[in-house]
Amino acid sequence: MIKSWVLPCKALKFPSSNFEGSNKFRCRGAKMELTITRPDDWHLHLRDGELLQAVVPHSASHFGRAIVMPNLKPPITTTAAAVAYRESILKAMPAGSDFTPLMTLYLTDTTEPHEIKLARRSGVVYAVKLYPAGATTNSQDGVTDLFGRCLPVLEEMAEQNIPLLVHGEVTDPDIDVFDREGVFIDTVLRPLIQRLPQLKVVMEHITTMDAVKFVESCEEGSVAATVTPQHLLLNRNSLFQGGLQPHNYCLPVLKREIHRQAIVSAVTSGSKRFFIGTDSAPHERRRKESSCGCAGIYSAPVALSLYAKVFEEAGAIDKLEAFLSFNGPDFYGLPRNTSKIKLIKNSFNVPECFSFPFGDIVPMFAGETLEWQSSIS
Ligand SMILES: NC(=O)N[C@@H](CC(=O)O)C(=O)O
Ligand SMILES: [Zn+2]
Ligand SMILES: [Zn+2]
Repeated sequence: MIKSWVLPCKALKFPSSNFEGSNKFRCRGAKMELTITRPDDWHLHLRDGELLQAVVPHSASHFGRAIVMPNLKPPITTTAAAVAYRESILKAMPAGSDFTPLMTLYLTDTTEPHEIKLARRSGVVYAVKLYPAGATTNSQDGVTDLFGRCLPVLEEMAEQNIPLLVHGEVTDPDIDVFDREGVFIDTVLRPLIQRLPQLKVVMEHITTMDAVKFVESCEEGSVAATVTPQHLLLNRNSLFQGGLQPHNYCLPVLKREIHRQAIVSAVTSGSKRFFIGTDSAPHERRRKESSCGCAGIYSAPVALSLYAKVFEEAGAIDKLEAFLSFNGPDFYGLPRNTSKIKLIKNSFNVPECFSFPFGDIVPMFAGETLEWQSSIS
């Protein structure tokens, strides 16, 4: 039974459309509740070994599927390695989980077009990831010269309809770290799309208004972008709030507030070109809280709460489901999930850390209070 809105719900900012009668939005006593199609995560780091065992349950309990990034040590550069990695993910999953890992290959200067054929035939590889060499965590085996070395592979990907997922930053040390995404768009992405308009491209974890404008200027269904919770909720001040904050450090690094606002506007506009990709990137606490702390934010346990917060605060909660659950599979040409989850507006405290025998992992917004809890319905 849908009850009429009662006082605590009025405190929420609702979009202008009227949800009376909608089966997605309910008010249960004092609690607001959304029932939405189960989301997927289109950008996830699951790692391997004991870290994999530790983090898989968090993603598997919220998401139907996830694009699993291949930046392991050594990286997943072949279909055979992707198949083996998939097996170890499936083994690490909690009993009864139906979470589906969608595998990716790590593009190198020497990847052969034949590998793309194998990937397509495998039925378990869904994309190829471009890491410019040196751009981010475990990218040292990445591409040094995309146009010089990788065109035959990219042509084969276009032919086989396998998307290229891009960490979109140049690595030239002369380019300011805050400008690396913009320069990448101008010097790599735009020329690439002109050269290979049939290639599907996902610009991963966009951080700037330049990236928003670029994606919006491309053909819908051909170029899209994933968006992380941190680039929707934090700006670069968060790196230095009261001291250096290693748990807010990721790549591409957080940008100015105007960029954050542009990304929020883009995703809450209802555009199909933008979809969830948490970039949940666990690292052991001691590797983050170090004199040379590594990049990556562990968001998987709280990501859905954080996206809900963004959409709610923008008065666009009606656009949340498409962003979380429709735009991604539609872009990849995969069916949308049929099962549902509930998001219940219920305060909870984010744990300070998750402790394992090998060490701690500190989640995004550790120790803070969040409002939306998710449960599989
Ligand atoms: N985002 C990050 O800061 N780190 C990611 C790599 C990446 O996605 O660039 C990681 O693997 O740790
Ligand atoms: Zn990246
Ligand atoms: Zn990533």
